Amino acid sequence: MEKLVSSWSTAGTTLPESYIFPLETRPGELHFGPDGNSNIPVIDLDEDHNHDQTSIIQQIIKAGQEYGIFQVVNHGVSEELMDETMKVMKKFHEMPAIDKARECSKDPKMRCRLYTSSENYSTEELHYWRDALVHPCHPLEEHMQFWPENPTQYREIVGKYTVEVRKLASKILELISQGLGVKPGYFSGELSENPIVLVNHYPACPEPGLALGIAKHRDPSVITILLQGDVPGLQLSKDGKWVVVPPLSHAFVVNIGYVLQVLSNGKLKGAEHRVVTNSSVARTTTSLFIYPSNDSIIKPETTLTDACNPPLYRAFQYKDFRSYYISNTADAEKVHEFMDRHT
Ligand SMILES: O=C(O)CCC(=O)C(=O)O
Ligand SMILES: [Fe+2]
Repeated sequence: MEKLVSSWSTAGTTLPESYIFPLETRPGELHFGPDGNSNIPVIDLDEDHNHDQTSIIQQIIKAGQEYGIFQVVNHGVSEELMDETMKVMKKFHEMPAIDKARECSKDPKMRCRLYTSSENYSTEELHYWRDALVHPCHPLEEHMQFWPENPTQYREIVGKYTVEVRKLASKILELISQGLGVKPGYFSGELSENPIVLVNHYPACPEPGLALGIAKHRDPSVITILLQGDVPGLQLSKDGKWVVVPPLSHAFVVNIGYVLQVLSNGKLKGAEHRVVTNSSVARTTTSLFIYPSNDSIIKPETTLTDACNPPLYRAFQYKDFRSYYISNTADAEKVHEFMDRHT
């Protein structure tokens, strides 16, 4: 396997050329709103705090239309479980490279795996300052046997975490289905059958102004639930400018993905985001992607289209979209060529 960034980088390393991005894509200037922050909505999911369910639904739909990303608080996942998950995931990435490789080599189908930079390391011109562990999480009994056994509590803690975060994702998707006016349970079943956990690790970087943790992209999911911990690094592209998604203690970041964009016929939009690094501290985050089953057909929900609102996207099989997305390195223009309905 390619060498993990965490196995060779140290505070004094000079940045290898293959990690230096051209001026246009390097992290540049950041922009803030008039009150000094990025104004990304923070939604309180507790009905007792937030009037009633209708108001929560309206806030989610508005955030999905205007930003494609929002944060949620009072979401029902225990803070202790979030802290323990973050701790065990950090511990995993702190292990020697040889131990991490051993812990990730048990899955004959290689769905639990460790990689560095991106899924396209061998073909990409430039590399990203990131190591990643990825594995499916549902059904738990089927996949957990291939997860790392070290750190010793990894399976137990991450198992509990994925159950709780999947419940949260279902709750948010149920609110979205009400907001869109589609039938209850619309997103359960095959549209959310294949949830995947990604544990990102961005070591401290000697030249954060020249490197990227992840290039700009929209997620290929229905939605993504991200725990970003307390180190900033996630940025959203808003009106042509990069703004910070501020770490909020014990909040989750919710990203709308391309699949929901297509299903909602563009009513909700995927958020374009990227990750930058910093020179002082490593950053560990975890995304839980809600993916459809490979065979499901993705197309605008028919009840959301009519003569005045024609379908903007074509129907496609999810697995075709996914492999196209990966081999075209998430390039937004190419992805649109794939999904847009050409009349
Ligand atoms: O690490 C982060 O803050 C975001 C990660 C991300 O965008 C992803 O995993 O798709
Ligand atoms: Fe992402």
